[in-house]
Amino acid sequence: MTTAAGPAATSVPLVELRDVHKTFPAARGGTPVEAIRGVDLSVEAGEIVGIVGYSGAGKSTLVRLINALESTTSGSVRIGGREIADLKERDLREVRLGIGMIFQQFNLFRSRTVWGNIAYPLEVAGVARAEQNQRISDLLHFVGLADKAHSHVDELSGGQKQRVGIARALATEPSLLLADESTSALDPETTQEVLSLLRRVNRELGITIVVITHEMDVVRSLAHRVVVMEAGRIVEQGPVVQVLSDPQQPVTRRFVSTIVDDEPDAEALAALHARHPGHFVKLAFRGDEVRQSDVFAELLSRDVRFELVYGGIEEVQGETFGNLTLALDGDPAAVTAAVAAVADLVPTTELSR
Ligand SMILES: Nc1ncnc2c1ncn2[C@@H]1O[C@H](COP(=O)(O)OP(=O)(O)OP(=O)(O)O)[C@@H](O)[C@H]1O
Repeated sequence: MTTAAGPAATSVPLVELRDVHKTFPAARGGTPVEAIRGVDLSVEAGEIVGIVGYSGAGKSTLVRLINALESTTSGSVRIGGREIADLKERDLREVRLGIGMIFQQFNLFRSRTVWGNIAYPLEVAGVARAEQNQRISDLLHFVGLADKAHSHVDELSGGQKQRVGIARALATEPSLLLADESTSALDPETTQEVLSLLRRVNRELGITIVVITHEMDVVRSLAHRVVVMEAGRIVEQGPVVQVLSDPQQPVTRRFVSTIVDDEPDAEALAALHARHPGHFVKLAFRGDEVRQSDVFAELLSRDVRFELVYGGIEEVQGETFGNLTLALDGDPAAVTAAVAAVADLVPTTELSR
C-alpha cells in the first residue's frame, strides 16, 4: 500500500530550475540584459504557485524558459525530471504538449468559433476527429460554455474569452498550466470567476498551475505558494499565508501593502502621534494561538490606559492574521512593564516616533 506522503516525498518536482541564468545579447550600442540571474525554483505536482514581481523583474522570461520557448544561458531546467537542453525536437514537442498556456489578451483566433479555437491544438497534435469532438464537448461543459460552441470569439465577453483560452490550454491534457497575467484585462467580478475556474482546474483535474501576476489579490485567492522576483532573482518565497502575514523583503512588503493595510506607514504614524499621547506598540496576531481578549485583559490588569489606534485582521485561505497598533499611556515604568508583559503573549514591536 502506498501512503499519500510516500510517493510525494520521493517523486521529482514537476518543474525544477537550478541556478538558471538568461542573458539577452546587447542590442546595437547597448549592453546585454541579464533577465534571469541565478534562479532556483521547484514546483511540485498539484501545487498552485504565484510568481509576483514588478515589470521587468523577469517573470515572463522565466515562464518562457519553463515552456522551452527560450533556452537558458546557463543552469538546468527540468520538466518532469527531463533536462530540457538535452531533448531532441520530438521530445521537446512532447514536453510542450504537456504544458498549457493562457494569456492576458487571450490570444484566440478571431476567425474561428469557440469550438474551432479549442480544436486547434488537437488538430496540430493529430488527435483523431472522434476523440477531438468528445474532448471539446467535455471541455465546453467544464468551463460552462456549452451553449457558446458555435459563437464567434468577437461575440464573447472578456471572461468568456478567457474561459475559451483555458479550455484550449487544457485540450491536450497538460499536467502544467502557465497563466501569464491571465486576469489583468478583466474587471474584478470576472477576475473572481476566472480564478474560481482555475481553482477547479487544479482541484478537479489535478493540474499544476503557475500564475504570473502583479496583482496580490490573485495570489491571495488562488495560490498555495508565492515566489517574489526582483531584478532577475527570487528574493522571497513561501506559503501564501506566511508571506502575507510576515513579508521580509521591501519589495514583498510593497506588494503585500496593496492588499493588507494593518501597519501604519511613517506618515500615518506621525498623524497618529499628533492625535494620541503615549507609547505605540504593534501586536502581531497569527492564527488563534493567542486571543486578543487575553492581551487586553493583561493590559486592563495594569495601571495603564490603552487605545486601539490602527490595525486590521485578515483571513486568507481559512487562516487569520493581522496587526493591531495600540497607544499606551501612563506612568513610564508601568508602561514599560505592560509592554514587557504583552510581549510575553504576542510578538510585539515598539513603534518609535
Ligand atoms: N527577447 C528579449 N530581448 C532582450 N531583452 C529582453 C527580451 N525579453 C525580455 N527582455 C528583458 O529582460 C528583462 C525581464 O523581462 P521580462 O519580460 O521577463 O520581465 P517581466 O517581469 O515579465 O515584466 P512584465 O511584467 O513587464 O512583462 C527586461 O529588462 C526586458 O527588457
